[in-house]
Amino acid sequence: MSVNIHINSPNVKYTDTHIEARYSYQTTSVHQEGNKLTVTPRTTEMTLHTERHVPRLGVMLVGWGGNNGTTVTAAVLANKLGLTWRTKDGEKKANYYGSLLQSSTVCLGSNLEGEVNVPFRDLLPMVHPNDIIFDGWDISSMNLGRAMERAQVLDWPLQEQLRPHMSCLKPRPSIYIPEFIAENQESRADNVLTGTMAEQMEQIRADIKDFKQSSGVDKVIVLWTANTERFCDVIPGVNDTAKNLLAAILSGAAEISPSSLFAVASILEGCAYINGSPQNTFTPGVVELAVQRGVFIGGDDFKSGQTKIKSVLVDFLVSAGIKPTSIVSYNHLGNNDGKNLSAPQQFRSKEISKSNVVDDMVRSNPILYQPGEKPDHCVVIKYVPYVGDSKRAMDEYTSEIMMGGLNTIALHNTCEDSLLASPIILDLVILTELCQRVTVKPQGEEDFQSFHSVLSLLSFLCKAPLVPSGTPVVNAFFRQRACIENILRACLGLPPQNHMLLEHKLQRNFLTPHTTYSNSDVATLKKAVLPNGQHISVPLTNGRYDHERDTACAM
Ligand SMILES: NC(=O)c1ccc[n+]([C@@H]2O[C@H](COP(=O)([O-])OP(=O)(O)OC[C@H]3O[C@@H](n4cnc5c(N)ncnc54)[C@H](O)[C@@H]3O)[C@@H](O)[C@H]2O)c1
Ligand SMILES: O=P([O-])([O-])O[C@@H]1[C@@H](O)[C@H](O)[C@@H](O)[C@H](O)[C@@H]1O
Repeated sequence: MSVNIHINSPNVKYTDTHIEARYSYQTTSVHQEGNKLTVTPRTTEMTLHTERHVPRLGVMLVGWGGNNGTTVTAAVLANKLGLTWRTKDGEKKANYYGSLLQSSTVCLGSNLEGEVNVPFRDLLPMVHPNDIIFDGWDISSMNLGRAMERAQVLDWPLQEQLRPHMSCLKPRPSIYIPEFIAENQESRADNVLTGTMAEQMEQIRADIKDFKQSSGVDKVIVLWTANTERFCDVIPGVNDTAKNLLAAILSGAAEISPSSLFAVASILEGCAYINGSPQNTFTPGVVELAVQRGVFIGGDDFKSGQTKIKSVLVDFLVSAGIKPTSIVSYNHLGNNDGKNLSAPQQFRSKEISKSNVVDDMVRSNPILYQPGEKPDHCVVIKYVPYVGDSKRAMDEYTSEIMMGGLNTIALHNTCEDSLLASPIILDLVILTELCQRVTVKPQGEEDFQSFHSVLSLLSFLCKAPLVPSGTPVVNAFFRQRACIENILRACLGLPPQNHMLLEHKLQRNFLTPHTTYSNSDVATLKKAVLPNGQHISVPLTNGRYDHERDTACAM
């Protein structure tokens, strides 16, 4: 189901190359003196331009031979080929469930029958996942056909159909610095680059150029879905500024991780770089380099399952005036990610990204929480080889309710971790590519500007959202989703979705004057029967709804 949206507004112009939208951005500033708050609504007129041409997109995955890398590649191929396969539960068909853009909808507005909900992806011109070309690197030389089998994620009958298409895909040799990932990963590392740190980083740049040239794609986005690294220290003179970082790479300084080297290579090639893992790839030097070069970076750590639910459940509890006081999140899994996370330093990276997700919601309610007060929050991850990619997550949320009452919610959640992460990888790269085609000119400014290099719009898809320095971190699921929806609506000159439905809450249902009904609308209206059994008489003048006559009728 796809729809073709045309905005009927004097504020929106379609040229051959752009959608040009005039938009009134409304905010509210609050000045506090003691317990007196002075609230001032503000409107900033702005123009948003969105390029209409959708480019051919290449995505280079670091860790391409892993569970996520093979699964997302297989899923795109299966959808592109329209594959179906038999299982004990019957026939299955390739789909993109779990993707915000491909499998969720937004309410565009309403017609006579009510709300009109359209696929998220139809709001603006954007890359279709079927058209993405994949390439990438892995420290394991296994081709993607065998790596898909090693991952044990997809049904065998599907793997058999995909294997001819996957076996010809071979990960490029990668940068491997053993101390950054678990020692238990060493047995996989038979596909690694040699040479100095600078030579290896230059090889990654050469790989990106080679892929772009050989595949014919218009643009490349690089995404890290390799193993979780330990955090690296931020060292003045090494990775604290862009200049120091580039010099440190030339000198082969320690404390520069493979993921940071990939980020630098991508940025120098003008390619957006996204971090799907929890480590601090984006040291201040990497961020500064991205800003200097006007290249997007985003992350950290795909928000796929247990944490995604947490960002909904805690938002529900706190927004309902209920006080979570203890959150325990346990999970075990048996894939290679779980094996890598069984090492303390790698687990610590994941524990950090999984633990900070409630902070914004807790801070939003000083009725429930004193300054600095937080729920007890415990994260446990265990490696149990037998369960493979099928992660078992068990959560217990204990909350205080009225008059000393307690409420305990226990959850059990089993799913293939990689089938949760794969659609998120697609949303990350497609949203990033779309944002590369959007520019904004606030009133009073001469030039259009793009989004900040730190693409915080991706927060919805990440456990530990990377945001521009000094800006708020939002983890609450529906606020993050609304942010994406309303920015895309702004590119169409449409107001934010406010869910007020005021037209249905007053004594008389008002409709904006000059509503033009199509013949089918009028036919629908005439068929409609009121509660008193009468038909609606629609006052039309020249086929257009006549508000004035209708008001007269209602008197
Ligand atoms: N639901 C999820 O699967 C999920 C959710 C959030 C985050 N993540 C993160 O995504 C990453 C990948 O998860 P996965 O399940 O695919 O793990 P995986 O272990 O199956 O895949 C990781 C791949 O990276 C490769 N690798 C390791 N170091 C590398 C390097 N320096 N260069 C290139 N390749 C390298 C490994 O050989 C392996 O093939 C992990 O960091 C994980 O924490 C996964
Ligand atoms: O996204 P989420 O389900 O909260 O977190 C997941 C963890 O629970 C899991 O142990 C880990 O292997 C995955 O990489 C992912 O990070």
